[in-house]
Amino acid sequence: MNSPLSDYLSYSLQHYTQWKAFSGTIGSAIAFKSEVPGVLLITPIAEQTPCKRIILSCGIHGNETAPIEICNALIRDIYEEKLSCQHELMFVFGNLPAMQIAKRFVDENLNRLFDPEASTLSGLLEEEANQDMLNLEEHRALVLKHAVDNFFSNASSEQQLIHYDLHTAIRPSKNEKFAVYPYLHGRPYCKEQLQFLSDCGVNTILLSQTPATTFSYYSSRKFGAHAFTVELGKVKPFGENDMASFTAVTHMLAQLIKKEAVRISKYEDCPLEIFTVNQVINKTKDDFSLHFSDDAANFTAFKKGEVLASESGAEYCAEYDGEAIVFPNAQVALGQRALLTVIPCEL
Ligand SMILES: O=C(O)CCC(=O)N[C@@H](CCC(=O)O)C(=O)O
Ligand SMILES: [Zn+2]
Repeated sequence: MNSPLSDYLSYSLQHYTQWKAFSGTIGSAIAFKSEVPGVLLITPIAEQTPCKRIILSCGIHGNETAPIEICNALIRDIYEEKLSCQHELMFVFGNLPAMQIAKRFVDENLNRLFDPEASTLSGLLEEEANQDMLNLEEHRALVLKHAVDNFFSNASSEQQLIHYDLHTAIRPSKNEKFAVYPYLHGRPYCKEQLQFLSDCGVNTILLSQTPATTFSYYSSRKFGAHAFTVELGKVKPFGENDMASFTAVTHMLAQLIKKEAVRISKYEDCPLEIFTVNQVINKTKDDFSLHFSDDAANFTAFKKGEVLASESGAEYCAEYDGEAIVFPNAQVALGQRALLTVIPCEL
């Protein structure tokens, strides 16, 4: 029988309902274990503590397949010893049941359930009564938060903590690859991280200005990790992604995994475009509608005063010339973000 690591994605999709924890070694240099479905730990067997703990997560939205295929290929390369591993790694395949049905989610958006202030697994799941009350994504968020807590809270104080939560966007984007930098509550931005992302082909960065309940915000806020939501292109079904457009990101992630220190371009040489989030527009009424076409791309800019969206009792307008739209989606649940607007800024 093939090892689960030769195609961890297929193995996880096939076995997630009756998961049996497994562990093992690859040669004499790497140990691995997977105690819960879709969460794989890879640890170098070495006397010295590795200098980084890295989470690569994908499929938090089940239909965002390119990052899932990238992570699966990295795992296969590690298993086949084509890719060595210098650091402690955790791969997360977020929403396996949603992947099965090729949907963003089953019951609700998993990437709105990572509130760092909310109860944790030990507090909630221990009480059986609570388990029956949780929907699929609520349960999964608790499992994933628990996995992240274990992984990051056991790190040594010298280890750098990194979390790249890899996604693809629903709409096409004028700036095809971009990253959301979670709100840092006054912590400094890390230019080296932006240099790394730029070398991945991710040259557009959105600086969030408010707390969120996303996976990357969770790692950033709770553990001070260098954490980003990274958008790598547009949603496509499994097998339909143009893998050539991910050469740079795949190469840089492999470098990150195998090198003690990755060579990155100088900040001045990175063609970065930085935006700050100006408005977070939530849908609060059923009649919420967007005032631009369904195929308007992310980063389409508007003039000051143009109406971007409306709902009973409210009209949402561009506040600046050149204010651009990101992640517009009128179909979100009430109370959730239906649109971000961004304006260019300097870091
Ligand atoms: O294209 C879209 O509308 C959504 C793509 C996506 O899943 N984006 C993430 C961004 C998370 C963040 O703001 O850090 C999401 O909406 O969860
Ligand atoms: Zn997503």
